[in-house]
Amino acid sequence: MYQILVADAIKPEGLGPLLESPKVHLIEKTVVEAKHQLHEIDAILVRSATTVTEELISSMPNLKIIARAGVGIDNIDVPAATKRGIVVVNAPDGNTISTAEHTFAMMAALMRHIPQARASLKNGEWKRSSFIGTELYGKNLGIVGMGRIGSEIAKRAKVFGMDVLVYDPFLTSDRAKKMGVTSLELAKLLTLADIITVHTPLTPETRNLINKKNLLTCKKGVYLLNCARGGIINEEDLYELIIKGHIAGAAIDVFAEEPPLGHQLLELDSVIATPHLGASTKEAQLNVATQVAQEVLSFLNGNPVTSSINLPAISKEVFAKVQPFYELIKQMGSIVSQSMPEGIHEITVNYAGEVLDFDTSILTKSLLSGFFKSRLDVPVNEVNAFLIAKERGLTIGEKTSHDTFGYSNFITVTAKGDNRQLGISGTYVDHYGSRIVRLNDFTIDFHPEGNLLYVQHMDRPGVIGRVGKILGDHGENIATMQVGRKQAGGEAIMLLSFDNPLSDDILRKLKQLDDITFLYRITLHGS
Ligand SMILES: NC(=O)C1=CN([C@@H]2O[C@H](COP(=O)(O)OP(=O)(O)OC[C@H]3O[C@@H](n4cnc5c(N)ncnc54)[C@H](O)[C@@H]3O)[C@@H](O)[C@H]2O)C=CC1
Ligand SMILES: O=C(O)CCC(=O)C(=O)O
Repeated sequence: MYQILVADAIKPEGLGPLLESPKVHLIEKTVVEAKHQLHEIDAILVRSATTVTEELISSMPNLKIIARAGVGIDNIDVPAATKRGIVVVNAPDGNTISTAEHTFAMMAALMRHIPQARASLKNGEWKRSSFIGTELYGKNLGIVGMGRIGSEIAKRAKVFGMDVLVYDPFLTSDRAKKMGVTSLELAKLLTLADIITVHTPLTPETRNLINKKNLLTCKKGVYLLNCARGGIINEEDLYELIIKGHIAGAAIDVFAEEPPLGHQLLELDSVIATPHLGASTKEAQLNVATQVAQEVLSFLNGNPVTSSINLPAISKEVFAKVQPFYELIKQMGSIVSQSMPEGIHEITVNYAGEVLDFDTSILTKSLLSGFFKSRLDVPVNEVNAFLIAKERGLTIGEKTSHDTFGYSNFITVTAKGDNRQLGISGTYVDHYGSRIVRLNDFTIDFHPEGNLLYVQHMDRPGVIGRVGKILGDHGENIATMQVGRKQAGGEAIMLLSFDNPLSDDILRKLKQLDDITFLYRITLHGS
């Protein structure tokens, strides 16, 4: 039973997929309330109230997936999660419309002083001339960050007759053209805009992106909006320039520190604010809760996730097609690791045939997870595979070729160790399964599963019999056996499989036999 901690207020109606699963137990508590259960948590679901720090992650040794019911992942230590092999998912588009509409509502309210007028009216006043507004029509709206939310705002602004100027270093000119917006450098946008709204993530690059220095280049009387993340616009600089009359007003939904108790911006009449409400609609909350619930369940059921921050996105359909190769190469990684019990500094994978229809980096990561499994205590998966390889000084190479040796697909892994080199080739055959077809240049054919013994020896009369005798004397029943050689009297191999792993004692006795070059016990768990 998977233990899932729902640490923030996530719409219960959206958690249906999890509530209906017999494999899942939901714990609806804050991290503090659940402090004695953290060691058993498999998945954690958060909004923005919980900060998932490295310390919190390390207090959950079973944690497999962190789900953010929203877009921004600045409250999650993604590098710490990645290092531990923990998948991080979010709900990237569930609250786009809500946040775009909220931003637009804030812009209209800001320009027409709606909150201030409402407060005055409530005080029994009727001061119509104090609340003269400014039309949106014909104004230059500067959008910084033209992703999902920025794009939805642009659409709405155009309908209102605004001219839309955008700054986004990752926006292509084609897309800008299609959207009917003018793409500019930030410096230029700031000098031309009447209203500026930011919609980037909060990153080291975007923190203080809008600051005193560049705000002073804006038109006098400019309006600012931040419904993305506190800190993208420097709050102190904003305050100072409003006080000085350079900025006419601001609409703020998000603060560098939340809640912003006693914040100086909240004292200003020309600042309107909401308590991080961008995504707070019934629709958005249902969307994001459903999206993350489905993602978490899919992941725990061994299926791919579609909106991971630290995993390549892969659809269910593609995953179903790639899965046989994924399992094959994981077993190949495990064989390499177990049959070369020494320092390995380089692994190269050569992909050939129909396997090239897929993103082979996913397969290389699967290879590494199989390789590291018998070497490391930490779980190694597609999330942290390359990171761990780099940390351990293991160089990974990927090659492709057309040579499939008569198979429809062919994968060869070559590992270079401190003392020797190993080559292994495998293929997936429809209706037949995974096959290892070459090992150290010996042609062979076996299904990579179970308890195996790999013996490399000289091709001399009696070797096979002597090996069989020791096994028989110890009551070991050989389930399958394969032999191969390159030339008569030269090097040869035996690959045997057993119902149970062989004991250390048997291995020791086998190693002492004449003509045995080396042998390794390989245990491959079924996938
Ligand atoms: N107030 C609220 O409740 C909500 C706030 N948000 C915030 O809004 C942000 C944007 O959300 P989406 O549009 O869904 O994300 P998105 O990923 O679709 O768009 C972000 C855009 O910012 C651009 N960008 C990145 N670095 C930039 C830089 N240095 N300068 C200019 N542009 C840059 C990217 O190219 C991308 O187009 C989220 O990261 C989140 O922090 C999101 C949802 C709700
Ligand atoms: O959970 C929330 O309401 C915050 C939404 C948000 O800021 C986001 O999705 O990035």
